[in-house]
Amino acid sequence: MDDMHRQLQAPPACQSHSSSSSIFFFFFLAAVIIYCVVIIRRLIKFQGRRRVKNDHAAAAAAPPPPPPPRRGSRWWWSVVETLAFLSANSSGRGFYHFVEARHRRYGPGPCFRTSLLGATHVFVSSADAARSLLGAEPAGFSKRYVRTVAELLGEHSLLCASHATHRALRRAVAPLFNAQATASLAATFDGLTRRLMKRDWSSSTGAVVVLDAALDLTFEAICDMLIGRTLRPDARRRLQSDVLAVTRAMLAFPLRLPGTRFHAGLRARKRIMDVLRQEIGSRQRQIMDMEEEEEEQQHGDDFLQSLLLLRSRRRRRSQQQQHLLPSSSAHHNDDDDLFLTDDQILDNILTLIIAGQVTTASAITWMVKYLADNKVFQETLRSVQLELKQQQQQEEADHDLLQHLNSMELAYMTVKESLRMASIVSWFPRVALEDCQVAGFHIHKGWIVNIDARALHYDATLYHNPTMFDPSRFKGGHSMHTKQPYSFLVFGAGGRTCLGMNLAKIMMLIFLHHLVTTWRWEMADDDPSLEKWAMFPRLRNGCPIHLARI
Ligand code: HEM
Repeated sequence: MDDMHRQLQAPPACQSHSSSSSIFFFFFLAAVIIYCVVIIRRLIKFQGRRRVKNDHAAAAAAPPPPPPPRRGSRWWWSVVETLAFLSANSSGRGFYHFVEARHRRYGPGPCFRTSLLGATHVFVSSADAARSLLGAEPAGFSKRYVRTVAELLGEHSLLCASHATHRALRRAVAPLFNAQATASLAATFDGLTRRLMKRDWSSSTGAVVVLDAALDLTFEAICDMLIGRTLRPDARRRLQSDVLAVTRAMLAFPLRLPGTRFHAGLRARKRIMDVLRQEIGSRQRQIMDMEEEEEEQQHGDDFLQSLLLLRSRRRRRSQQQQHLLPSSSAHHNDDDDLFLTDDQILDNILTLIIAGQVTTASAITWMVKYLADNKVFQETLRSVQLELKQQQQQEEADHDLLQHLNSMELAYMTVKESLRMASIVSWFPRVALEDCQVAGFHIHKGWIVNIDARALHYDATLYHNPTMFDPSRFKGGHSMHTKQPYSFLVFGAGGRTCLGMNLAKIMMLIFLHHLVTTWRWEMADDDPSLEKWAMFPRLRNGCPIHLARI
């Protein structure tokens, strides 16, 4: 014990020597560590620079997508290509005919380059490229819509927003597509479809036009979900015709002259905004008159009410927090993102009507056409659905619509196959923010890269006999697309995946069930021409059918 005590209490001279050497050692060690950190950081930087250099070198070494550079750099080439693009539209074969022709000309590669209205466009049809461009938060690319679309939908629209603002908008809107909203939309759409098929179509003489009926149904159901039934019927009808005018103007030339389609679209947008602004104003006054307890108990019956209630509650809470803890005002809460301003709400209500109505109505129309062209399959589907209908009637007591829809396997396969063949959104445009490589080709900053979903859906290496309407390819979910990700892109993929995809499939399923179990039909006019200037491919004649009751 004494020894230990002696050891700990060393003589003073020796102690000062050892403390100065340990200080020296400490500084030496610190210097070595700092030196190592600096060297490692330099090495990492150097590696990074070399990798970027290599990437750029690789990108620069990679060839640009066909056509040959000589033609691709001539000024007149853009004029020729733009005219060919427009003439495909006027010929009734649709814009995609232009794309398809070039895939054939420059194939078999997955990529070709063209120039439209002065901008370089690359069309790429490879699942790997789709993964790198559409996957979550793709670096180096941003979503790009034509200017007219962005102007008509508004700068806050989810469809057109840049990556930075998109995330917050999506966080605020996505929770509205919950189970309750889905069940409620299904019930509304079911009621409307029954009325159409059992009452309206029964009393009609001659052919009925499927597209017109589908546009009415989808508009009614989606409007109910978004803004409820507070608008008077005449105001609702005006809203529907204004939405149609906006949709028609989306691909028009951006001429603001009275009498042009674009001008009419802009005026229609303004009227829609006025109606919705009034609706927001009156609802906001009602919410302000509510007691806090009453407001807390409310759950919005439609999207607009939910967004306004959410905003009011958050504001109330943040006021209370500020009152209790004044310094917290400087603190940014993540939930702040969930506030949508009036302008953001307005642009996105319009976006949701347009994104949901025309797409779903077009998909329903194509499905009816494919079934009219495939009578044998139509009969098979009919017998399966009639059996399910009988079962449903027997179980009427505990009838659950969504559960019933879940049991319709063959109908669901029909919906998926119709969506594949119709490829309503044929390509997804993204703009390159820097030089890079896509599918082994060099892409310059500013070029627009379009993921060609339609080409993927008709790729014979992904889908056996792709031009044939064959719902059985989706049996048990074991189709090619489940083996090869990013090859079934009917609703897009990644962070921008369609928010309404379940709603769209439910509406298609309900329409299909009631149609096949109530009517047999055949095309009244087989003209395959597509509507000109339509945002999504659809038949010019709207798919007129002759009906025969079962
Ligand atoms: C058959 C019908 C439909 C089809 C084929 C379809 C297709 C698509 C596609 C392909 C995208 C992604 C576009 C891109 O990445 O550039 C998209 C986005 C979107 N869709 Fe749909 N859609 C349909 C129905 C609906 C419905 C019913 C709604 C809502 C009522 C809806 C709301 C949206 C929204 C809000 C976006 C933007 C999502 C975002 O950027 O975060 N869609 N849709």
